[in-house]
Amino acid sequence: MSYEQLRGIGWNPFFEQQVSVEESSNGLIVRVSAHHGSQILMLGIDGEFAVPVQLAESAGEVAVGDWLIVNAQDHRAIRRLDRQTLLHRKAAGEEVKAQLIASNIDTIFIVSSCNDDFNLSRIERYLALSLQANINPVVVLTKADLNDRAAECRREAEQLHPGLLVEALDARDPEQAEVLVDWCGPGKTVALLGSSGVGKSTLANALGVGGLATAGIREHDAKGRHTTTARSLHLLPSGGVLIDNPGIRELQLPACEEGIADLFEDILEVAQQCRFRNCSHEGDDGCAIAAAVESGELEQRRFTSFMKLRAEQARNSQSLAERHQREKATGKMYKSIIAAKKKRRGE
Ligand SMILES: Nc1nc2c(ncn2[C@@H]2O[C@H](COP(=O)(O)OP(=O)(O)OP(=O)(O)O)[C@@H](O)[C@H]2O)c(=O)[nH]1
Ligand SMILES: [Zn+2]
Repeated sequence: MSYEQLRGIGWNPFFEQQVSVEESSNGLIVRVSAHHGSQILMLGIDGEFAVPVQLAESAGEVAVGDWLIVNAQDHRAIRRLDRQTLLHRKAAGEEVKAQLIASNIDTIFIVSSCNDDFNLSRIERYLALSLQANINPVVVLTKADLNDRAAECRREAEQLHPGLLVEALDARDPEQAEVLVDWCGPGKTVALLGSSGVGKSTLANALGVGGLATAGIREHDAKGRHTTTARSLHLLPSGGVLIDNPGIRELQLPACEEGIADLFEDILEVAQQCRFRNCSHEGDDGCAIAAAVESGELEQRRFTSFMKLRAEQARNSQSLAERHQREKATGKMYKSIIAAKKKRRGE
């Protein structure tokens, strides 16, 4: 098998130096392109195939983006190559086991539109996340065509991190997306992070990925039905690979703790008058919010919306809290790195 061909699915010297001649001539080298619980998709130079999870994980848990050496006959995993990078999060609940999201991503495009929802602290959160995972961040400001503030947004974003690369563009225009092509060549793997609606799918299309959500291979399931299995790993015409899956999209949780506090400041103020500090505002004795709704001081619709958002927030809070903590730590590390750099430069 030729390593040169593997470069088209993200292979690089970091992986090559891990494999012996004997290993590569006896086994197949493949990349995990989707994880569907019971089935794992593997991509090799001869195409993509599905393998039952028990076989695929016989050498340990796998993540989308992993490189495996598998048995050429039954595709049983013999060994997983060391990962260059890994995105993971701790699973919610009691479980301490980390949830693997994707591995071996070289560059994260932090996508933000430079119109109304241009938000430096959100970009900063993604930046911290990328740096933490040792992945190269590049900020892509979309919708530059809709805003004459694009240049200004770009300058502001550039200031978030020394040497940070920021591109502003119309994501619908493949020609403009060519500024990103350096990160998307053979041997390279990229991912898109950003809130809903900023233009990630649009950008993926401009980079040459057709029908993000629908790409996949057709196969027969156990009952003989045709199913289409979505893959998370997409080949780019520029020679690189784009990883996109729900796990990565879920990393896009908007910062809502502060948002809710901002949005519902009036309600939170009334809540301070509730008799019990831990009032659930759901029929508790002495609930000031119930009283305010009753008297018409507080609109029922707003109250319902507040409760809904708050419940949603609570469901996410564990992972958010953890992330905040991690990001804080990264921020600190990041500050001390900058301070050290400044010191060296004598600033
Ligand atoms: N004018 C203009 N419109 C854009 C640009 N980028 C995206 N859009 C539009 O913005 C809308 C949302 O873009 P999507 O690509 O679906 O956003 P997304 O980030 O993939 O959103 P999710 O799938 O919800 O995560 C679409 O109608 C796009 O056509 C841009 O650079 N300029
Ligand atoms: Zn109350």
